[in-house]
Amino acid sequence: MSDTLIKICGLSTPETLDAAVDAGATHVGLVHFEPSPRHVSLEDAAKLRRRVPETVKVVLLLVNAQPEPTERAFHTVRPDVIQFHGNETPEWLALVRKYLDVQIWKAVGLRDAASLDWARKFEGIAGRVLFDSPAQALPGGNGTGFDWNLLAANPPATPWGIAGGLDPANVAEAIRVTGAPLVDVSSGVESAPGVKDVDRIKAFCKAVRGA
Ligand SMILES: O=C(O)c1ccccc1NCC(=O)[C@H](O)[C@H](O)COP(=O)(O)O
Repeated sequence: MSDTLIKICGLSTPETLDAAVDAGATHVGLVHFEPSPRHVSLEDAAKLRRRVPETVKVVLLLVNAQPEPTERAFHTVRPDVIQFHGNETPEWLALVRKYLDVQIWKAVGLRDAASLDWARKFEGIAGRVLFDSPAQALPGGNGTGFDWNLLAANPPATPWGIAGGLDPANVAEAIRVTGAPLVDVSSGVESAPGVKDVDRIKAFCKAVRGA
């Protein structure tokens, strides 16, 4: 049984959040980004956060948030992790790390070897780098993948994970090719954009554990 960490992202209802926890997710993601079909207000995110047992980590997603909204989001939701999913710089994230007592993850769109060089700039600042497909209509949650071989050839030195187009049918192969210690999914466990499907959540977690 694989011990790969599992993040189910873009949860927005108590029922699907509980289903992710029950299915064995190690991390649950709450997206606070108004253009997203998965957006949750800070107040709703705080309510969802309170349902999550201590054994499961809560990841709050922000995109190019300014300092004051970032601080407000942290104090309202009290997540274990803030995942920065925009064009945030290493310098800005180093400041966040200095002032907020929260683990930081940085999402990096993986296009080519240069993207890996960019990711290295977050070493010592981000507790984890999440490799995703490059931004499209949305910065994340687009349901499209990237070339896993880029990572297979150059695994990062810091903790990392993969996202982008994963689903119950391909996640075992993604783990096999990349050796990723964490897998993240959103669209692949939905029946429509922003609508999570409990059976697909269960199937995804089962596929990861069987990898
Ligand atoms: O999911 C969103 O709507 C979203 C919006 C803005 C920034 C990030 C977003 N999601 C980030 C995630 O961590 C997703 O799980 C990741 O991009 C994978 O998404 P998918 O390809 O749909 O599985």
